[in-house]
Amino acid sequence: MRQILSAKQIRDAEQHVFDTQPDVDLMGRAAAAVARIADAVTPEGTVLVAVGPGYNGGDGLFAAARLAPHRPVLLWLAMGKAHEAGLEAAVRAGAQEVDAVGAIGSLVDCSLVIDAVTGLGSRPGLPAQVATFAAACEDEHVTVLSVDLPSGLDADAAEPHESFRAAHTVTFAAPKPCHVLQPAASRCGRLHVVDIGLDVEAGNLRQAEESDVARWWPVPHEGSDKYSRGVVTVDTGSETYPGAALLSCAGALHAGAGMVRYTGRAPSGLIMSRFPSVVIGDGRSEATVLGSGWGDTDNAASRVEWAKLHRLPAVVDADALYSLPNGRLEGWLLTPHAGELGRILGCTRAHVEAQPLECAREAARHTGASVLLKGATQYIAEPSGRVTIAVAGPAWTARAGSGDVLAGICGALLASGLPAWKAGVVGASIQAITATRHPGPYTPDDLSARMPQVIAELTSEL
Ligand SMILES: NC(=O)C1=CN([C@@H]2O[C@H](COP(=O)(O)OP(=O)(O)OC[C@H]3O[C@@H](n4cnc5c(N)ncnc54)[C@H](O)[C@@H]3O)[C@@H](O)[C@H]2O)[C@@H](O)CC1
Ligand SMILES: [K+]
Repeated sequence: MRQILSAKQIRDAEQHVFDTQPDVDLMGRAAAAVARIADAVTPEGTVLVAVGPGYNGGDGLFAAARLAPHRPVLLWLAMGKAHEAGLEAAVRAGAQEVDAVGAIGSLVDCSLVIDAVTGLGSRPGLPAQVATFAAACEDEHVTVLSVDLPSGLDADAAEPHESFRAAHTVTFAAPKPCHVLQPAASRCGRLHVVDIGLDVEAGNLRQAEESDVARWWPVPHEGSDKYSRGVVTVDTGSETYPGAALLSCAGALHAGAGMVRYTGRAPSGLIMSRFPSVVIGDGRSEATVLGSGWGDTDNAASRVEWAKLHRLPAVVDADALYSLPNGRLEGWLLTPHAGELGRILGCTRAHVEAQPLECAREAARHTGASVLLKGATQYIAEPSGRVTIAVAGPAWTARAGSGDVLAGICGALLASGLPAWKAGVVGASIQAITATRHPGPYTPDDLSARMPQVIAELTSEL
């Protein structure tokens, strides 16, 4: 699990080092890492360093001082001012200063631009002259290595603002929200996280990794039977949308449910013709999946209430999200996309997309359920306020039906005994990992059929 830290958490950790180990040269360590990665990304050719007025610029200048002895280095002081000791070191090592016109003019001959304009102290957006330079880097297709974060981003936020578009970003101690939240993350390129000796504490935002999914996967053991592995009751689909029933059953079966019972309104013959192991009708079960493909139904509230009365942990998807029963929904997992979450919270989809963490947290706090907010980045918020980001996957899964499969996967995991937040994290992650290992326009049911092989590979890698 990777901790994602806010700018404040990093600054506090830095301050702790300054207070307790005043001799430690954090900037020297950061600059050494920047120079090493610059050489690894482009081993030769001219490096142009765009330098801002603060410590981020200082990192760039001390990196320039390390690079200048073995390759041409140009410096552009993008805002006039620069870290004095850093500038002195870079110039002493042979770096040449250029002005704004010279910086843009030299781009055709540069193999790398190091963006050291602003970092943690960045106010969103760029001054006009820097924005022009950042756009010129994109037009000339110059490789950009950003120090800490692409200048112009807000370290703690998902918005892309006006910012550099980096091919590589080197950051220190831990990723910040802008490195993992879309669309800002797409401006960071490949992320290199470098340990510079900061002691950072776990916060309430983290990102799951493949190894977590492997570790948490409910692998059956010799004493397992269909009941101990978990029976999931699937109440999805309708006469209008029978496909949703097939998709959520596919998700539950391919995620390894001990048994799938189907109680929805889609024709049972259709379910049986595709999945003969599904049992039609009600009975003992450990979890339920509700809502995918219900469409407009006049009994949504009573079908959701049924799960509450039976104390059955539920995955609540799609139309069922608008019929949540009163009271705390402990152990439940809600799986809205941004539009659905907006409707639940009484705000717009755009607001949810701009503030995904806050909105997912608010819904979890308000309902007592865990909330899996689906989208390009998938967030699982717990009522405590802790948010885990699922393993990221390719955009191939962004198509109709993926959510129905995901609800089924999460239902199987919930039935196996995973707590709701973990079922959400593992479910969203396994779908992403499968899509990464099988890239291409697979239909959601085809992709779900490839999941068992990926689960076997993952869990055997332990
Ligand atoms: N404190 C330390 O010793 C360390 C700091 N580190 C580096 O220091 C950075 C943080 O340094 P700072 O706190 O000096 O902050 P920054 O260097 O990110 O930027 C601060 C300066 O940029 C200006 N600025 C910010 N956004 C602007 C905008 N949109 N338009 C115009 N001017 C803008 C501010 O007014 C301020 O003068 C980190 O990102 C990291 O790169 C690393 O060297 C590790 C150690
Ligand atoms: K930067």
